[in-house]
Amino acid sequence: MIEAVGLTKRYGSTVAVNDLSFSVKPGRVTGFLGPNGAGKSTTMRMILGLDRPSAGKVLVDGKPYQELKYPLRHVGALVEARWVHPNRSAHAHLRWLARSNDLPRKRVDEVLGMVGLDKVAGRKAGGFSLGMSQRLGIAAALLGDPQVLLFDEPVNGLDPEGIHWIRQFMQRLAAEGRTVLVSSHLLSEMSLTAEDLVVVGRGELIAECSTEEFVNRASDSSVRVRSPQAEQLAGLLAERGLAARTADAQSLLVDGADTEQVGEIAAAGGIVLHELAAERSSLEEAFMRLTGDSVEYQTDFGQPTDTLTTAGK
Ligand SMILES: Nc1ncnc2c1ncn2[C@@H]1O[C@H](COP(=O)(O)OP(=O)(O)OP(=O)(O)O)[C@@H](O)[C@H]1O
Repeated sequence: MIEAVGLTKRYGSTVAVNDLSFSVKPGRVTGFLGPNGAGKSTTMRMILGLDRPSAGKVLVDGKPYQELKYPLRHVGALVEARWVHPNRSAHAHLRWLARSNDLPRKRVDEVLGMVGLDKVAGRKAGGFSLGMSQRLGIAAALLGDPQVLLFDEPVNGLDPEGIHWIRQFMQRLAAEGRTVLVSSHLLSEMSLTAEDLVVVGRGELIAECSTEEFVNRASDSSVRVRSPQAEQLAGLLAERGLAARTADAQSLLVDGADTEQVGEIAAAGGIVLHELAAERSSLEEAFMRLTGDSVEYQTDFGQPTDTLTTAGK
């Protein structure tokens, strides 16, 4: 279990993380989703005790990282895969880690087997592909058999096979009852990997909900309608609680509506239509809209947005 309460990190005048509160439950993969610069790495560093919060706190199994007696037995992390000494073998690297953390040596062979590196354990890590380095990083994270695991953008740069392997492996760890938090800037990737999401934008919490809920919201379709009476139609739509954006002089985009609704409202108002079509923005576009605009709005006006703020549910 990971719990953040009012977590804040400032670097000079930059607010990297702003009053972030969320919890990550065991037994499932939780995606930590946000565009580049949203504060994901900073938050992960604070979970791992590598950075101190300016305010608030984050707890792993009920304690701040610094208070865990044997941290590696509580939390393991894959943050930067290629930090292994290039001339050291995978086995030697893990032996060194196990020794310096008071962990039994036999655990080294166990974790090498778990990630499928047992056959190449004697090879120098400097010659490993990115996929193999990732596996070694995961083996290191698992050495202390921790209940909490963090993965920072683990699929970046991997080939499809490597991506598939990591996804499955994270799901297996969660199925064993562990808490798995994985960061990504891609909603499409998270929709395939994570059951729950913590979504951040510019350091602030945007949503804490199931992936299904967020994807449904993000992939909301809109309707494009073209009419010589566009302005009049926008008024009629507004009376029915439907917001229309102006696309050009004669076209409107109506969010959260279907073509039947818009067509019927137009017909009832005697409005001539020249075009009526459903539009679906890509998942990533919609996600950028949710994370970008809503946070800007929050910052500028200091009020919650009307986007998916199921935070703190
Ligand atoms: N050590 C630091 N000093 C100054 N500013 C920092 C530092 N670390 C992060 N920041 C700033 O804090 C903000 C959040 O960065 P962070 O790396 O946590 O975001 P992120 O969501 O992990 O993005 P990315 O995926 O690009 O790493 C950014 O504006 C970044 O420039």
